[in-house]
Amino acid sequence: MTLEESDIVRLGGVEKHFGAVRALDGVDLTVRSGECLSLVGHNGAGKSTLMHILAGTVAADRGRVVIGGDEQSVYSPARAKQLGIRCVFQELSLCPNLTVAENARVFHPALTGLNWRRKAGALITSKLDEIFPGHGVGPSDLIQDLPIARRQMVEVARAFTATDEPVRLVILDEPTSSLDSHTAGQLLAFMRRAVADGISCIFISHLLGEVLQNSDRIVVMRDGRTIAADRAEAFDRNRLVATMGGSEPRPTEANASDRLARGKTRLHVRARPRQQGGSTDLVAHEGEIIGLAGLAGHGQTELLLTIFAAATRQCPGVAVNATVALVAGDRQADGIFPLWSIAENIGICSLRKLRQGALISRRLEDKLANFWRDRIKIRTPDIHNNILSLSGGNQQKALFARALGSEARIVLMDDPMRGVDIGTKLEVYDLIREEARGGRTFIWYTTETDELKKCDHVYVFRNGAIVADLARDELTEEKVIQSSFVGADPR
Ligand SMILES: Nc1ncnc2c1ncn2[C@@H]1O[C@H](COP(=O)(O)OP(=O)(O)OP(=O)(O)O)[C@@H](O)[C@H]1O
Repeated sequence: MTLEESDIVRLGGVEKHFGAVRALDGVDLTVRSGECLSLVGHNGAGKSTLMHILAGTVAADRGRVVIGGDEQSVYSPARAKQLGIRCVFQELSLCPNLTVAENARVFHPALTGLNWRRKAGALITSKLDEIFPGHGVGPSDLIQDLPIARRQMVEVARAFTATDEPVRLVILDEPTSSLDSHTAGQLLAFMRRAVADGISCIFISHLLGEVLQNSDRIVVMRDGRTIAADRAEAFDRNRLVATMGGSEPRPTEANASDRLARGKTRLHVRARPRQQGGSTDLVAHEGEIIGLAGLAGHGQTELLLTIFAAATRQCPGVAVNATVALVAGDRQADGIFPLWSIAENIGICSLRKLRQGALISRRLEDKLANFWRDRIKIRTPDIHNNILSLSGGNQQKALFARALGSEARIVLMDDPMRGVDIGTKLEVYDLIREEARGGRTFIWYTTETDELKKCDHVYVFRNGAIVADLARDELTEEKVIQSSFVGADPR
């Protein structure tokens, strides 16, 4: 293998197995200095595993890791950091019981002296200001008190801070999946500026628009192999989807015959956000798909959690008339049971129907899990494997299966498609529409405008209150953006 002057990374013939799963099957990858390389592929294609090998957090079974021209025989996260490689992984790595400044200090042992806390706070704040102007994060905020979007912002900002070690290559594994479109735009603009300054970025995303607009080169992975690599201009959306192994995206917006006349079916939910002045309520009838829009952290998740709580106890201002399941937004903190199998994670909301006498029937639990594995293509050789053996997107599918597999008539979804690949998304959209036709109600917070278009009715949130109430026919991206911003406090 010859090394080009401008290559910062060369991986050659990298292989990795996890038990029977062949996660990487002889992957070659080159990253050049000062380029944004995007890595795309279906859930479980091997993208994160490859990045973990580059970051030194997972050892390859076989293959070469060459960085800055030097082959790395003994490689570790510390060595990767020394060489200027930084990572923002899907599962965030901040210590939840420490503050923002303390987390910066953990990453930068060079910040010493009596005033280390002030120096660490200034370092991270200035990077947050540079990437996410108006971010609203303070250096003394505890990580566990921050919503997921702000934790993601801190993680990204920390990866770009430098003290005694250089920043040469930043791996961003689905960094925008928890961010609203405004904040995601700030990050992508910053990434382009960093690249122009000579830093290399590896960008992983299932949002193909972001990939096409912000990359210099795109590498497509499928089943543990790289199957295409080209300049970004050589790809369009259809070629990307086809190369990833999917079909052409189909428009899945409901047609006119799917639409319900509002108010003609039974009322399932009436809820007023706590900060709501005036008399606007969120109203959801049986069989409706209701979208919640607006910038992240403006009250959508709180309202979903209040509706969830109101199904089992009195909550002022909220009436819920059917059983409820929730697809949690923060998979790591609130979604998965990390010590349980995939089957147990899927079955936990369906215990009543899985019971045989006093015990849970393993046979019925397996049947439910296998049904959903096939229905939404959860990639695993065995549903008895631990949930953490799944790739991020496949864990998200398991959470979705948990809610849809339950008997709940109302499904609350807190941005449930984070990290789910395009092919599966299209199938899940159809599934939601089909379930709604069968009388299930969906209340769906999403950061993707395309997903709002799948809803029958959309409420836009700002500062904890509903500020716009849009029927499907009235919905445009401009209206959502305008309502999200007009008069919004800088946050
Ligand atoms: N720790 C692990 N134990 C067992 N299997 C694993 C482990 N980590 C990854 N795998 C498996 O390796 C394969 C590749 O997973 P990986 O996370 O790299 O995919 P990905 O392309 O990043 O997917 P996604 O888009 O969903 O994040 C998957 O089949 C996954 O189940």
